[in-house]
Amino acid sequence: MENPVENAKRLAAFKAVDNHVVNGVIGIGSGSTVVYAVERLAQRVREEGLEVICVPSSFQAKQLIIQHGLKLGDLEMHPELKVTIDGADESDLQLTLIKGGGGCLTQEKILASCAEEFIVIADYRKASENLGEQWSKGIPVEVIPSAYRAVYQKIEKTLGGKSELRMSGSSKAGPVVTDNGNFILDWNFQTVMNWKDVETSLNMIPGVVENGLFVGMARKAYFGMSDGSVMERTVKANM
Ligand SMILES: O=C(CO)[C@H](O)[C@H](O)COP(=O)(O)O
Repeated sequence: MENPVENAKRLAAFKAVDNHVVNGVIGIGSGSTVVYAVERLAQRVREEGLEVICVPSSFQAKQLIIQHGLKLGDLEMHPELKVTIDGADESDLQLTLIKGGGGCLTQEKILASCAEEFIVIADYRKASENLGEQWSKGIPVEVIPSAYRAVYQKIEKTLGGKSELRMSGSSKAGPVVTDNGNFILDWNFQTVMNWKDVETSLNMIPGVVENGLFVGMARKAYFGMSDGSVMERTVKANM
């Protein structure tokens, strides 16, 4: 594979699937890195007889599972997952994540919370010391459509920074609509903050469905590097 970023995604995804997936129910995140994780899962099912049921975090993930001929499940049938594997937009040294670049943050956080182990896979561009070093698009906040303006103002008043309503781009006029039928605000924070407090504050604003800060959820991340290696970051659980 020629492209160093795609190669890095693939390396991280393959290593995570090899190290963490055993027979059982697996949460499948969303985004371009997860595509490689599903590819590797399907390979292991074919070659090793691995038995997995895959619970998707999005329409995209569901399509991937179906296209690869993997068994599809849902949280209603399987509310407890062995492991969830997902990408990230940025990770700091404590594995505090910004997620939701693909707009699937709410289901992704649910799947992460239901898993015994939440494993992050990403390329080298996502590994930071502090949030905001690499990812400049802000923290995604999924909002009830009728409340977007009110939420926007409250975030600015309480936490500072600026928010933007995420727009669809050229293929559709108007805002991005999530798989849950909601809008997304991208909140550009001004400085490094206590992310657990920020995560809670955002979710306390009426109209907010969920936000893309994942604090204290991931214990292990795999970052594919440009030289073909995989950098691992591990954090201990808070007692
Ligand atoms: O949070 C996400 C989607 O909501 C993705 O995991 C995140 O955007 C990373 O995507 P990619 O693997 O394409 O870099």
